[in-house]
Amino acid sequence: MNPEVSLKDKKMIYTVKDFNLWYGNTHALKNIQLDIPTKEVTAIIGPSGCGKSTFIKTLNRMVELVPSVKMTGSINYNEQNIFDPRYKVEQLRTDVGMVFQKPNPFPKSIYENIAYGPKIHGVKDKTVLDEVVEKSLKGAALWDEVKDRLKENAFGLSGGQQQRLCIARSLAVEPEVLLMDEPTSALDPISTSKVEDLIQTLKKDYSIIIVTHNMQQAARISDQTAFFLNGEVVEYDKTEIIYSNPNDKRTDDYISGKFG
Ligand SMILES: Nc1ncnc2c1ncn2[C@@H]1O[C@H](COP(=O)(O)OP(=O)(O)OP(=O)(O)O)[C@@H](O)[C@H]1O
Repeated sequence: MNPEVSLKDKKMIYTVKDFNLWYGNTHALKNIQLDIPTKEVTAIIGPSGCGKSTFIKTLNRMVELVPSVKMTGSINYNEQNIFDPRYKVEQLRTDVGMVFQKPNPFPKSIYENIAYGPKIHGVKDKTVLDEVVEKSLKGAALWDEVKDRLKENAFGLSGGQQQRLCIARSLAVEPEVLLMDEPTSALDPISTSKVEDLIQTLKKDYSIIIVTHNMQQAARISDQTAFFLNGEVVEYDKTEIIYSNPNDKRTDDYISGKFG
């Protein structure tokens, strides 16, 4: 990141304004204002239940699958309000990939896990599919480990490999954004470090928003960090500021492990 450019002067992929979300009577997100820069890593941190997952599931409108959800305010993605009735949610879900806490490959071969998305989008040509599979697996730093076993079931991979397979599966439909909800919390330290290295490589081409409970991880890999507490954004700034000189005492207390 160029330290000369302040957060507000960057090109934004998302602009969140006056955003509120309720599950029934639970006010889960309160008056969120957050601008998320393009092609950088933005970390969302905060204690359990503060709204981190809800927030990232809002960015691809997945949260609406919960029937009791009500929302107010706006979220612009590439300057278009994703809640506009004319907005095409299918396109949003193609542009914005998601990787979950636990690797969730399909019960299919490694190859089919990757080819599935492009096939649904109408790609039939075997040569093209082969290329997409290779490119996506290379993009997720998994190709060398699996290139000789593409026909084998994905469940035969280690947990860390399965998570990189899920990242490759997201890449196969050419997204712009990757939402990651605690992507390494089920992984051992070596796999975690591989996924963290991968995130650093991927941010050249993708905007990445990552929820993490691991504060060292946010400090290592993110350009900016938002600290959520009780559904509010307490503080949002460049990661080095959040970790070295936060403005709000609650951020300081959380970072220094006094609660959470
Ligand atoms: N499907 C749901 N129905 C009702 N309430 C929900 C639902 N999902 C989340 N909530 C509530 O919304 C609030 C925020 O939850 P959320 O899962 O977004 O927090 P979180 O910060 O991601 O927590 P964690 O770190 O434990 O995953 C909590 O009070 C939670 O109980």
